[in-house]
Amino acid sequence: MATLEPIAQPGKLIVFTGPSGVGKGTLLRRLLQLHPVLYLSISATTRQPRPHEIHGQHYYFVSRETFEQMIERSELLEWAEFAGNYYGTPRDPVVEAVEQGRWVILEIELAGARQIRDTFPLAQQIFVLPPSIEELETRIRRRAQDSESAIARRMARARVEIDAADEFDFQIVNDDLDQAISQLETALFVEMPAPAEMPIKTSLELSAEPGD
Ligand SMILES: Nc1nc2c(ncn2[C@@H]2O[C@H](COP(=O)(O)OP(=O)(O)O)[C@@H](O)[C@H]2O)c(=O)[nH]1
Ligand SMILES: Nc1ncnc2c1ncn2[C@@H]1O[C@H](COP(=O)(O)OP(=O)(O)O)[C@@H](O)[C@H]1O
Repeated sequence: MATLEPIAQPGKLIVFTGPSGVGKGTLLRRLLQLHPVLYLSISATTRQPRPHEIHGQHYYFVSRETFEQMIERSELLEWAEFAGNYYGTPRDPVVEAVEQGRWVILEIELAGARQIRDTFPLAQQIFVLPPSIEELETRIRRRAQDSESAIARRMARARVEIDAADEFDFQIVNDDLDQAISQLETALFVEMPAPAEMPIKTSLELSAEPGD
């Protein structure tokens, strides 16, 4: 009896962006529990860990010197400065997960999303909106993880990010959590365009070529 090789599913790259405090982490935790095909990329950051955050699980917490070395060595798929810290996506784990046919989610801010839009036009881009600016500030304060100055910087940046929401393929309003999850599932599993002619892996490899 010939063994049937599983048909390798093409991997996908999905960008998931939204202002600080909108509920990205909450939505993704729920989504990953529901859909094991999804793989959440673990970023590197120079931000200090929050009390519950674990190195290698929530982020790779690194020094600015280490982060700048990662940039020099082209180890990052994209990176940006946000509210006074570096954030970036390590390239190799993403390439490996895409090659395994996983749907790789990059939870990244606007500047990173724009870089990915340039280098991987096939990536699906989703923006999470708050019901209102007031509710956003309520949530970030209720989370009680950021200093007053951090909240002020993040709220200022939020207005710039929200103004750019229309650049994204999908906009999800995270008001009722269950409804937002359902909208996300529709965006990911129902409305995702068929993979175009260039396999995502090729574009990931192409992006690793040294700049001109
Ligand atoms: N460009 C980029 N942004 C990232 C990356 N990892 C996280 N971010 C974004 O950086 C911003 C700040 O993240 P964080 O400090 O965890 O705050 P939070 O959004 O309030 O949870 C958020 O918009 C994240 O989506 C990354 O690897 N690259
Ligand atoms: N739909 C929602 N309604 C009310 N509060 C929410 C909702 N989604 C998330 N929250 C709360 O808002 C705060 C910020 O959520 P979080 O997932 O940390 O946001 P982000 O990852 O985008 O910074 C948390 O306290 C979370 O429990």
